[in-house]
Amino acid sequence: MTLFEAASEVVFLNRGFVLSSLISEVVLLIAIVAVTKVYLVPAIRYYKRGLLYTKQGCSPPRHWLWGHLTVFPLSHDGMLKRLRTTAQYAGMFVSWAGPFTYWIETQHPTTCAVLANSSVLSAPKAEFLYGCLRPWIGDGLLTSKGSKWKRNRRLLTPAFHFEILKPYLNIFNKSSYAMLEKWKRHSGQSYDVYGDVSNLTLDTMMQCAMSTDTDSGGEDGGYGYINAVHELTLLVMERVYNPLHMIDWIYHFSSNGRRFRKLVDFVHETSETIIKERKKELETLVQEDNDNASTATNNEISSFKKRGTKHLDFLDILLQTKDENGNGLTLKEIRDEVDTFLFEGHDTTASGIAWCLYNLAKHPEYQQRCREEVLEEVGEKEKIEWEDLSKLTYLAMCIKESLRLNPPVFCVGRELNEDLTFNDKYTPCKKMKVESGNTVLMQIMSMHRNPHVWENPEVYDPERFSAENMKNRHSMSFLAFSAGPRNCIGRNFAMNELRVVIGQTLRQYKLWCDDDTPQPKMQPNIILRSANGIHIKFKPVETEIT
Ligand code: HEM
Repeated sequence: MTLFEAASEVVFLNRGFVLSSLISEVVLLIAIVAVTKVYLVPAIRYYKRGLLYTKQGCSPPRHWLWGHLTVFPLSHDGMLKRLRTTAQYAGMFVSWAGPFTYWIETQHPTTCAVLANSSVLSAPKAEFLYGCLRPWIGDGLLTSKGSKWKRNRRLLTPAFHFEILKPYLNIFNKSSYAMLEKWKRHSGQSYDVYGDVSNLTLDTMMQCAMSTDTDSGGEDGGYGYINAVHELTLLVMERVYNPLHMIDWIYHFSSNGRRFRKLVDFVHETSETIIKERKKELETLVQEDNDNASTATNNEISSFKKRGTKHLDFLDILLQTKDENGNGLTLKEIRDEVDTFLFEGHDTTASGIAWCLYNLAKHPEYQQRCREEVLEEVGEKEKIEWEDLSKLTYLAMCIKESLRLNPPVFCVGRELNEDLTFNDKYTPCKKMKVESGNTVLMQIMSMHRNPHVWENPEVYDPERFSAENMKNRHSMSFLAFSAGPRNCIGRNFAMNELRVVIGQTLRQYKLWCDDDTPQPKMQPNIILRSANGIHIKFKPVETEIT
């Protein structure tokens, strides 16, 4: 190689080096700009707003950097610690979770009413909480917003008409009998009822919603589905408590994220299989009807009759419903609603029943009064029937009091789509203007245990719900089923199921708790559960408790 050739090779290599380092610098610059824009700028904006909101005197003392993280750690305990804020911050307070995230938390009927009376309750739900549910329950009624939510709420409301709900009582009665039969084996022992009650409510939900029982709930049966749902709720709450996992791609690669996806796939497969089978069955029946000219007018309804289903179920309605333009729901939309109902309809009710049985076991005097009422109104009949429900008034009071102390849905959240002003005579700041875009939580359990709203709030006292005592109470002081346009669509379904299952249990068993019975430790885990199960003791009614 000549000197000239060697020199030109060096220049060429250098040029290549300069070019590649230029490219890597540009890439680095783009990455820095992207990270700054996507994460840093919003984080700084958020930090400044958090600093401002917590300065207004509406929040417990906080650290300038990690806010209230030491006061309310991001954990189940941190959630429970909020209950203690009601003594000083009876109306509302701002909670600042570390430098970047803060929420406004309302916990009094007057502050919650500001949310309920605005259009906010129909506003988008707090994304940091409900967004974590979305990969699982999709854009169903619980998580959707705007016109989609409005359309689907209208389409689904007929599914909760009392004529539709009536036949479901047979299912509640039958499932209660099956569960109570099993309990004979555990008579006199301290027994964790949560699992059985959860199986019961999923089983009834599958039958009422899809005329399917848990045996067809996937490869390993309904129990696999229940465990999957249970684990999914734990994973969602763990995600909410971990700010790093709020960033999608970090969560995606974490072990929790991978497990979450696996469970979601299993749950989706289960519901899709059921929907597809039903769709096929329905199409075959409609085809048969079409072949029969005399029934061609009302094919679908006559198909239900032919199928022999004793009740029109939720899936029947979803598969057939059409909006004013004649458009039905897509397979994905149906799956989202089915997953929403299977989650929201079984886990909440299981929590409500299990906590109520526990509260009645702790209070034999109220329990006995309920039992006498059931025996008197239902008599010797095997089933608790539709006509009996309205007569079980004391039982209903006991259920509501339990939902007050242990509300299955303990908190709901919204992203404000308008500025709101909260007047709060209890807290030092007195008045707080919250701008659109902020997240406001309605802390249902804190409100239900707020000493400024309920006298001796920690005491279980069903008389609070007597007609007389209810008269003078603020309409927003009991929010177990929320309020306003986005209240619980399944409220009547749930109250019916609670009355039948608890009524049947009291007819057959005396419940109690003693020193050997572990005290449940409340665990706010999307749904209010207990970290150590819900244990009670029971014996057939005719035997004496020693
Ligand atoms: C004791 C049992 C139950 C309790 C305490 C309960 C409580 C609630 C609460 C507080 C909300 C409002 C959630 C929010 O605003 O984010 C809600 C919404 C909802 N509930 Fe329930 N629920 C129960 C049972 C049921 C049942 C049995 C079903 C279905 C059969 C159901 C279906 C729904 C749906 C679909 C929504 C969303 C409604 C909408 O946004 O339009 N719930 N429930």
